[in-house]
Amino acid sequence: MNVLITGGAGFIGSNFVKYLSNKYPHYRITNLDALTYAGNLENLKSIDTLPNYTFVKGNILDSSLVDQLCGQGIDIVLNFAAESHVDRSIEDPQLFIKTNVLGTQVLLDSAKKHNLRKFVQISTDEVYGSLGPTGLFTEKTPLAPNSPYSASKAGGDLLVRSYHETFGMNVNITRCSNNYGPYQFPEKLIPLMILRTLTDQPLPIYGDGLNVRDWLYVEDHCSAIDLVMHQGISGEVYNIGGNNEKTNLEIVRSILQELNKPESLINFVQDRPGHDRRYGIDATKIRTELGWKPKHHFEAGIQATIQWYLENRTWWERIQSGAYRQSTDLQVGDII
Ligand SMILES: Cc1cn([C@H]2C[C@H](O)[C@@H](COP(=O)(O)OP(=O)(O)O[C@H]3O[C@H](C)C(=O)[C@H](O)[C@H]3O)O2)c(=O)[nH]c1=O
Repeated sequence: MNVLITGGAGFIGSNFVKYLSNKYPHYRITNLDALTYAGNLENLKSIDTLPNYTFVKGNILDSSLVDQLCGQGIDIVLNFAAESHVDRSIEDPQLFIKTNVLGTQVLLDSAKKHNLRKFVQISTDEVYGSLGPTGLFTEKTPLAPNSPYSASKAGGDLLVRSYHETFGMNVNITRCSNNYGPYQFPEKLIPLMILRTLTDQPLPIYGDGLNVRDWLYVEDHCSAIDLVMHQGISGEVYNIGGNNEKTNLEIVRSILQELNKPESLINFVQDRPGHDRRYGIDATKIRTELGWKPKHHFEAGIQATIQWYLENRTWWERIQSGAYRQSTDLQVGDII
């Protein structure tokens, strides 16, 4: 199997590249990543010398590069590449449209041209919008995105669907709830709060802190994608979620407790515009049809995550200082 993974230097992508290369050492993996602020080769150090693994620096919007890669015997594309931070999408929506919509279209066109066996779009539950106090998102929930980020992901998903309906392409879309775990960029709630707690900085909680997210340990997301890429039925969407809903306040309190720090660090700040109140995933379809089951309970997962950030403080320091990036000094199209 010859796999092209886009965005494989980011948080979920890099965890998945390592998961796949450990589980299927005979697969050939090409990782195409633009190395924006959120992607870093530091995340892949443990596998970067493996003979079946190749890194290519480049953007999914670069159609000639994408075409060159897809033309080299790729069987399957997994599209993890995305601008993913809601707050940034409020500042700069266009960047999100370019990467998440146009970038997806570039990949789809190339996959179609080279008649690839499969295309898997890694998406998000945010495309469904926001829930009230009850109910869950199923695969049949209408798309109702509320932020430029989620609208751009919904746009990408609809393009993927259209290439299945129009051109008969073998596609799957996965929609996962909030992930946490090692290597997550500290702009997202959990790593941001861990690192700020460790340095006794105030913890900014938007609004009343009662917004609810359904948290899943990143490795469980990887195992779900593994099943979908191998067994997903063409044209199907699969929701992925841990059935583990927590308010943001609960999350922050559990981090404070774990690190023995006072609640006085909590700092309520102005709410995020368009802030979705609650996400909750119904993952019955992937559980019953593909036999997926998450392995990590939240309590163990959050402890492992905090431990990882404690032991890898220098990971963040090196990324912030740009040390690792400068030492690699890659140009677009460079292959290592
Ligand atoms: C960064 C930050 C966040 N928050 C709140 C806002 C949300 O209610 C919650 C999680 O925020 P975060 O930005 O980490 O994640 P979401 O906006 O839920 O979106 C995330 O999960 C989905 C599935 C994706 O698809 C996104 O790519 C991913 O970023 O914490 C705060 O209260 N303070 C903060 O400083």
